[in-house]
Amino acid sequence: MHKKESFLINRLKSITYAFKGAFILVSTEASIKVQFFIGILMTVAGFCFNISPTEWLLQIAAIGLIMALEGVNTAIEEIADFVHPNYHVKIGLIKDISAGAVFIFAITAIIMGCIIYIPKVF
Ligand SMILES: Nc1ncnc2c1ncn2[C@@H]1O[C@H](COP(=O)(O)OP(=O)(O)OP(=O)(O)O)[C@@H](O)[C@H]1O
Repeated sequence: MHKKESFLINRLKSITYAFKGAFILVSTEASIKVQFFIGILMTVAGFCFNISPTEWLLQIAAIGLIMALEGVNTAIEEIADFVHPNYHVKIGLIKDISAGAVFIFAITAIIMGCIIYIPKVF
């Protein structure tokens, strides 16, 4: 019988798989690369404008969330293409809804950025 691996080994394996997934996203997905670049720019801006610890927390949360959402969107697109590689109106709807969810948070993140930086710039 297959020996059951310890809880710790299983957790370590899961972290390795997740790390691999994150690397695939950052190195291959154009949308994630763009978000990653914007995240770096916003981090530089954070230092330049000396934002407060609370503003840092909100900014880091926004950068992390938008990249995570882009990752989930990519996974949904991959599943959609795998289960139905040909054109289908339902696949189009699924992809549009998934992209729409990312868009909603992108708008939220832009508003957060405006609230943090507009008073510092003007
Ligand atoms: N198989 C399909 N059937 C119907 N419509 C599709 C299909 N594939 C894509 N679409 C339509 O084209 C749009 C773009 O799909 P696509 O998979 O190219 O995503 P994308 O926005 O280019 O993603 P990314 O650039 O993040 O990889 C979808 O939102 C959907 O409206």
